[in-house]
Amino acid sequence: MSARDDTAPVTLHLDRVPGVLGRIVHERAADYAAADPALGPDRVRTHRFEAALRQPGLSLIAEVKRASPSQGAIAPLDPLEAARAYEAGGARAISVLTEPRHFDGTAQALRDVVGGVVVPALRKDFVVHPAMLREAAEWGASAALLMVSVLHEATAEYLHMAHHLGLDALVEVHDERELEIALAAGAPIIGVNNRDLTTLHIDLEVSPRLIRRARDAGFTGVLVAESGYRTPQDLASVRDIADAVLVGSSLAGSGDLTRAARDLMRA
Ligand SMILES: O=C(O)c1ccccc1NCC(=O)[C@H](O)[C@H](O)COP(=O)(O)O
Repeated sequence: MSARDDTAPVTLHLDRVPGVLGRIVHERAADYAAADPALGPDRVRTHRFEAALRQPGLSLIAEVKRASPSQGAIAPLDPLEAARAYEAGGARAISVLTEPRHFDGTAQALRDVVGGVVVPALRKDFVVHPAMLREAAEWGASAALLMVSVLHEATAEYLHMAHHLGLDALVEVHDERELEIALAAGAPIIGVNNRDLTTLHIDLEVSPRLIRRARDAGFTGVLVAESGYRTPQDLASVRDIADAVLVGSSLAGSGDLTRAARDLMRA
């Protein structure tokens, strides 16, 4: 019996999610409204994503991002070619957007990347249903994104479901309240997004502030700074305190993904 076969699907309160993010999660909830919430049998968690980010120095999670609400069309990337280029440029993990309407993502993009690179892949989507985690595992992802701004008090249960499926989870926060929820949920990997996903405003001070706060609270897990990084100078405030950075738009739109990844991470 699976972790979800004997229980009702956990209820999310998506009406509390405002702005751009609110629109996206309502669409995703409609996409999965009829999906089976059963997870199936336990899978072994290999911790591949976590281990990749725990290597010495600042790890790069490079994102296959063809479009976004803030940028519109970014670049018509072939996901596998892009992931290989990032890997050649030193990326230790690849983030693959699978949301179709606003990010031009697909399931096939994730499958192609998983099958074509050595480093682990993250399913980057707006998880609002257990089936999205089951898919991530079936498509070969090593990890999935869980957003506290969407899941709120259900974060711990979704984290449990991800682990049941053998997935690591990048539990994303944007403010102190969300960080408290992530810490209370026992998340081993916490990402701090500099982008406010309701307004799309980026503030590069958010990651260093919340990363310090997490460490001050005794958090010994992996900390990831996310969004808005374009130059090595931008990384200065997180280089010595974060384990990893997640970078999409500036790399994806660069025209030379390998070189852009190398140049960005140069200390
Ligand atoms: O990127 C957006 O415009 C966006 C809008 C609404 C919800 C999510 C969004 N992005 C998800 C991300 O957080 C980023 O893809 C990721 O952290 C990389 O950010 P960047 O390097 O700034 O592309």
